Amino acid sequence: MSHEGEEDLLEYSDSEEVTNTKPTTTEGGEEAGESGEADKKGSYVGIHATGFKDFLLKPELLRAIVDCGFEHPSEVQQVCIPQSILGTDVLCQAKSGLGKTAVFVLSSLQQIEPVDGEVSTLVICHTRELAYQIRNEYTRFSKYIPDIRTAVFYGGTDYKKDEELLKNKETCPHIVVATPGRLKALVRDKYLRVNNIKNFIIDECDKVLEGIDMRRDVQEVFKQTPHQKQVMMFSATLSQEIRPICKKFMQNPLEIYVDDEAKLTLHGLQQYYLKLAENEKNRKLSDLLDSLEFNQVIIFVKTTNRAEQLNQLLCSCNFPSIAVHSNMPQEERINRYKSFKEFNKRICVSTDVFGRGIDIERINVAINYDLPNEADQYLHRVGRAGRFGTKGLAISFVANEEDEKILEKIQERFDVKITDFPDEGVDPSTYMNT
Ligand SMILES: Nc1ncnc2c1ncn2[C@@H]1O[C@H](COP(=O)(O)OP(=O)(O)OP(=O)(O)O)[C@@H](O)[C@H]1O
Repeated sequence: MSHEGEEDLLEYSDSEEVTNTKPTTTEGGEEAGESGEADKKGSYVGIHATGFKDFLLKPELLRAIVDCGFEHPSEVQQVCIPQSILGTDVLCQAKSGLGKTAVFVLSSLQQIEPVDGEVSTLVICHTRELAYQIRNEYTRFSKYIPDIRTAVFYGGTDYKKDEELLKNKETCPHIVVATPGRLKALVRDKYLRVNNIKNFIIDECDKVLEGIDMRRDVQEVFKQTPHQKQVMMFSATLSQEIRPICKKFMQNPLEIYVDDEAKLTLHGLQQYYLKLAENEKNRKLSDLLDSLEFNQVIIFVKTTNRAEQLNQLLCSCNFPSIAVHSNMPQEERINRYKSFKEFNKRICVSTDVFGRGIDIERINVAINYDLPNEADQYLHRVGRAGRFGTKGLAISFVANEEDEKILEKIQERFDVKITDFPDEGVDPSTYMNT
């Protein structure tokens, strides 16, 4: 990770408040799985068995939660929501797919006092599809609070439209979800004023802050926000190196590590590898797609070209496949994302554009056609299957020495045993959700 440019980072060491540095590390999300509860989506029971109503949320939010089919808060929600609605800065790590989004969406909606013409909540994330998805979550949960307006801004779309929306007091959103580049431009050009921001949120914060480009864009915006505000950051992976960088944006954050680093693999997810030569990958993939039962499959490759080519190959073999990657017009990207989410296609070939955060309920198989080159990225990718305590299957192709090394790293870092995919295949009842 690059540390270049760190001198520019803001320091809040002058804070007067009592320092709250003791991280809260709890475990127990898995225990819910062991009791069998995690197999059913929406019936996740954490250790404290708190209900959403115990959080004393606005009745409008409670109604929306019921409409969304959420029965019990997951562990990360139980630990974080009561703290975050009080305005505390929060740095939170919790497993993929266990509901981190609802933590910041609900707590910002709980706190918001909308003023027309003022943006008070800002959410930043690293990909356009994720921004789009988060905006939809705000729409779902603010259904009964009609006077709240939310907008999403990201590159590859008409800048003028964003400008118009922001300029007009009647349409100016109270909540903005954005990717760093477009956000920076809108702030720089003074269309988006951040001087009233009360909640500053970064999802997938390690990804957003690890590269110097995105970090600079975020910093530039951050510097223009008021000193007094709530900062919240979330990810399934928060390495020891990234934590201090995140904390430089915060004042006395409550650090919540719901799962110990080594226990971040998902309970309901079976993980296998398949050793093969590069030129055997297509054949093997086609065999797997023929023999496996699945609802939806996500296949990860390392480049946009490979995504395009593999998708064409799959389509030519009559597999119901679609590709999503960064090398296509933005509108097309979102349309394809929607089409896959709406179950019009069963197979999606993608790059790391879909490697984090993307929540598609029916994905129960994730295939690494190409292994990622970082252990953390593996965890995020396979976390696209087996969401919210459901079952899933992950298969990774291992084609060279480099891949073997990565596989070893993954197993060490996450204390997981990834085994050879059995010749006889895997019993579908062990990874299909009923
Ligand atoms: N309490 C709940 N009850 C039922 N479903 C829930 C609950 N909380 C979240 N979900 C659902 O679980 C899925 C995963 O949630 P979400 O995308 O927020 O996970 P995440 O922790 O952000 O994962 P990732 O780290 O992969 O981004 C979503 O479909 C969401 O609607």
